[in-house]
Amino acid sequence: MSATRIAVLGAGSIGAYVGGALIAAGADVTLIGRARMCEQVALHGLTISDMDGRNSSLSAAQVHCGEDPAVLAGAALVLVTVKSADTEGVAHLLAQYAAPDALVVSLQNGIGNADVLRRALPGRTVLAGMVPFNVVQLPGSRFHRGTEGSLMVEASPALAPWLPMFEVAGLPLVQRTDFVAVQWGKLLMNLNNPVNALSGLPLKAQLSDRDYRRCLALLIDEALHALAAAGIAPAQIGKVPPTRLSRLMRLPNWLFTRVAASALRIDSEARSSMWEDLQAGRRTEIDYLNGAVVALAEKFGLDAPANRRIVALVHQAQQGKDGGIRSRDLLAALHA
Ligand SMILES: NC(=O)C1=CN([C@@H]2O[C@H](COP(=O)(O)OP(=O)(O)OC[C@H]3O[C@@H](n4cnc5c(N)ncnc54)[C@H](OP(=O)(O)O)[C@@H]3O)[C@@H](O)[C@H]2O)C=CC1
Ligand SMILES: CC(C)(CO)C(=O)C(=O)O
Repeated sequence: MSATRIAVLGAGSIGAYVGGALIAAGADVTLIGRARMCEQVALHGLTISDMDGRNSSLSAAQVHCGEDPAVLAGAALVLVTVKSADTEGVAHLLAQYAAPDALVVSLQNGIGNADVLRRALPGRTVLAGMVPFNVVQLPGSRFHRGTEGSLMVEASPALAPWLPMFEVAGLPLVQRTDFVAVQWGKLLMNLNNPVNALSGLPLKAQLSDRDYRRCLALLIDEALHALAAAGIAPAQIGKVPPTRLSRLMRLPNWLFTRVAASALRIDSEARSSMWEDLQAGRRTEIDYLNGAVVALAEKFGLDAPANRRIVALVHQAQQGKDGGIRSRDLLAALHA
């Protein structure tokens, strides 16, 4: 397979994991990231690991990492892996530097990122993608995938040349024609991001607590209500159909552990990307996730009070207030 130049725009958890897997598969990849990230790579190389025993170590010499967006000019494929608030900014970089015929794929959460890119890049091929699995950044430049699932991308003939490389990298691209449904299906899973971030716990420990799961169930029910009003049927992303998610979350612990053992394989190290943002003192994606549910509900004359309240709680936590909320207190706050 001939090497082809791929740029990963936003080398963080997802960018380093996907980029690293592609490099390990023989692809010619450049990571575009912050100086602190590239310094770590220069020091330790890059290690990609997963819950199924994958452990690929790349030396610093194997990983091209830099801050200069001008390298976009040589890329035939650009994977956008910045957080949602940075999409507008990288869209301008793409307009300035990327080749007009480069394929741009957004591997981001939320429902509007590909549209932001499309607006800034008229006439270019921009596809929405979806990453179902979790990646956590660990010391020593190690990026660990802690949950399961396949990458999904909007179906397009432009993907054909890239499919074999992603297959070899262990990240087969599943093409979908129902991408709005896919994005909302993923967003239902992301409604747990603020619950996880505010709990301060790893995902597995947080989901083992019934009151945190009840919080998530409230958030999901409101989202399903708004989606029904909008006539959107969210796609099933994991092993549980969207309509059964909140019932599953409300089960008592003894039953949840049994049912979820097969439905939710989660590594004990896995945490949500929003937890990483709060820890790093960065702006979170709350407005693009639970905030999108509030906006959709309002558009159809509905209210989504639990989502509205958790958006406010995360805004407070971003100011350094109210980290580590106990499950009982969070449930009471969402019911208030
Ligand atoms: N982490 C996860 O497990 C998952 C994440 N996702 C989604 O994937 C997307 C990426 O998330 P994640 O990988 O966690 O994000 P990260 O914050 O780990 O990585 C993004 C990186 O891009 C950097 N960046 C921002 N703007 C630029 C720029 N102009 N040039 C170079 N680098 C830039 C950021 O730097 P800085 O911090 O300085 O802004 C950051 O280091 C999000 O939409 C997220 O919701 C989806 C599934 C799982
Ligand atoms: C995979 C998942 C749902 C993990 O919480 C995620 O998308 C995130 O952390 O942003």
